Amino acid sequence: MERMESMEPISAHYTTAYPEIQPDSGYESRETTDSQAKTPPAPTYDEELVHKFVLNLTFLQTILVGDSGVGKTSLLVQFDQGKFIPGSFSATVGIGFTNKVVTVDDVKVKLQIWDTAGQERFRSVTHAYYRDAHALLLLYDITSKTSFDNIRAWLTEVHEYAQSDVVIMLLGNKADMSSDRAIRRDEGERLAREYSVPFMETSAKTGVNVELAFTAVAKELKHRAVQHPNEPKFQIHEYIEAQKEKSGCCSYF
Ligand SMILES: Nc1nc2c(ncn2[C@@H]2O[C@H](COP(=O)(O)OP(=O)(O)OP(=O)(O)O)[C@@H](O)[C@H]2O)c(=O)[nH]1
Repeated sequence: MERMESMEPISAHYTTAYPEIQPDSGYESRETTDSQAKTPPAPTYDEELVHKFVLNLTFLQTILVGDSGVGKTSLLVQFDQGKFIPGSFSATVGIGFTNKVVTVDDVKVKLQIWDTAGQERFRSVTHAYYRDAHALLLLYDITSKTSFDNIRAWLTEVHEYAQSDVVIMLLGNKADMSSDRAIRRDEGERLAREYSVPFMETSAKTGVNVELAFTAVAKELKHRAVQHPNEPKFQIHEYIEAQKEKSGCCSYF
């Protein structure tokens, strides 16, 4: 599959996004003597602005993985369109993607979110996409012990095929189905702690924590790309905990 076929033309962003970056903008205008004219002053260079500019051109690859039926497609549809389509389950065939722009601290972060097929027979297709992933959302279904038990195998695959610095987040989906719950929240938390990855329970049906999951990833990726030297390092775990508390998200799970 040709991966970038639906991307917007890059030139559109180049001309409009950061007009303050002009080819000559690094040179001050001033009178020069003959000798000065031969050695023009070094261009001033705003590193942070350039990073923002580069970020604006780049799609950051985020990939959704987990067993078939855990709700990867539903989570993406909820994030992208704010809706849940109930009814019969139609498994993803191969792979698909959605582009989504998330604004983080006034910077536009462009996520290209890949929705993979959870079925075993598509596994080799999925592996090919791990390498370019900047972030990876790993889902299980809180009503399925098998999908939870398989998380370790998924993480082994991730460590084998993805870049070592990929941002990983563990999500326990279908949190609205509390009466069918097979995995307690603290079990999810414990597994996440074991692998040092952030964790939250989500519901693609009610939308709970869906936006937060993607925003937290976008924030982490943005901070990695545009980290001001004097700025404290972004702590994704702390951010998620603070946001969960703010929204009172978990009281009705
Ligand atoms: N109640 C509830 N049902 C959900 C939720 N998320 C997904 N579902 C349902 O679970 C089934 C599977 O959802 P999908 O989103 O297709 O699962 P998937 O992980 O993309 O599956 P594959 O494409 O086979 O990998 C569908 O019937 C969804 O409606 C959720 O948060 N709550």
